[in-house]
Amino acid sequence: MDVREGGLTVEVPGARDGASEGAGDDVFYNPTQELNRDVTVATLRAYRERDDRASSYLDAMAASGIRGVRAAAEGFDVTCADLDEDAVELARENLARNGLDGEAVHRNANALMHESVFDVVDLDPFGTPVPFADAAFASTRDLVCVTATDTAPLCGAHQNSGIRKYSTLPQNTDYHPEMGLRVLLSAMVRTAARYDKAAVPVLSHVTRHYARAYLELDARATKADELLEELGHVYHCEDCLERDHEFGLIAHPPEACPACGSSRTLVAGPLYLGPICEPAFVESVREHVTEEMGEAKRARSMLDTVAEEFDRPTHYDQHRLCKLWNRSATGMDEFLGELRAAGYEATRAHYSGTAFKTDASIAEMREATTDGDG
Ligand SMILES: C[S@@+](CC[C@H](N)C(=O)[O-])C[C@H]1O[C@@H](n2cnc3c(N)ncnc32)[C@H](O)[C@@H]1O
Repeated sequence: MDVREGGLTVEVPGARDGASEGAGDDVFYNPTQELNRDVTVATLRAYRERDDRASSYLDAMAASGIRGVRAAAEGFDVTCADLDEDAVELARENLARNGLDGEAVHRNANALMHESVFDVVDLDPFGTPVPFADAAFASTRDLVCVTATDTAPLCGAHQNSGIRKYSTLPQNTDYHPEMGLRVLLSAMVRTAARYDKAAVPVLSHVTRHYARAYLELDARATKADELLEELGHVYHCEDCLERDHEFGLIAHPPEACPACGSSRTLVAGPLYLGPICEPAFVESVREHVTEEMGEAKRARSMLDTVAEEFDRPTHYDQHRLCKLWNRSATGMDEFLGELRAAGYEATRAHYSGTAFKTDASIAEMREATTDGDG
């Protein structure tokens, strides 16, 4: 079946609901990842403005080649790789039918990345990208784009799996999408550091059931060291939901929660606690979202929120807090306005419609805001 995305037409395996998640012999295609791909194209455009030398792009797990085709249409010198021969053939046909240059190769992405160097590498695997991260950071010059769909291990819901995959301790909290993102970024920053490179997140987001990060590489060991200083731990009170964080590789959990005295404190880390994006770059990505993109509206809205998000390692959920306080929720604008009027920083966070960031403590938030029932 043909699908149109970003003004291009590609053939993908036809399935009843339009998705073919690699089941059976079908080549993988997931229409719900269109937002991810639209943001990727806008990021490639913005990145090219920042670094006009970036020209080669590896779609390392290409499936139908839809990402590679879209990157080729932006003028990138594209290689689509996949382990599945049918996928490679489909990617080759999709490049050709759009009149685009580029090659499709039947290769294990790890072997290919060990042999060749690319300016931009895009990892879009089933589940975790960790098995591909070493080769990607070793072989990429400028930008590594990475998707992770294994949200349960990342956010601590499947904690042992998260520890095994990401070599860090995730915890299942009320800010689980951000926990997942910061576990992923921690693992990516530490992996790049093995090659004396800093992998600086210039844009990251969590949407639906995946985390996505764009990491700009700086091949100076001193920069890798500086980025490692952004790793640290989050301490989370299971009773009052108060949380604290501390930079550094050694954890110093408090004996009792300073806010409520509970001893039920979870420690998560080492997590990446630094900025998840470069706001000016995200604004530039937003400017490069264009009307032919099917998810333009959602992409702009998400990017606006990411760019404006107050830089703190964890977010809160208004509904969760109101439940804790036995209160009715108010509109988000009203709630955030009350926090700001009381002198605190407060912004929405892109993780959900009721997610927000602030520098107020939970007790301060309770004091500064009103019950929705008046
Ligand atoms: C999630 S799909 C990729 C989806 C695609 N990027 C898109 O946007 O529609 C993952 C793909 O990775 C391929 N794959 C799995 N292991 C691989 C490996 N070691 N090297 C290259 N491709 C691999 C699978 O055959 C599958 O086509």
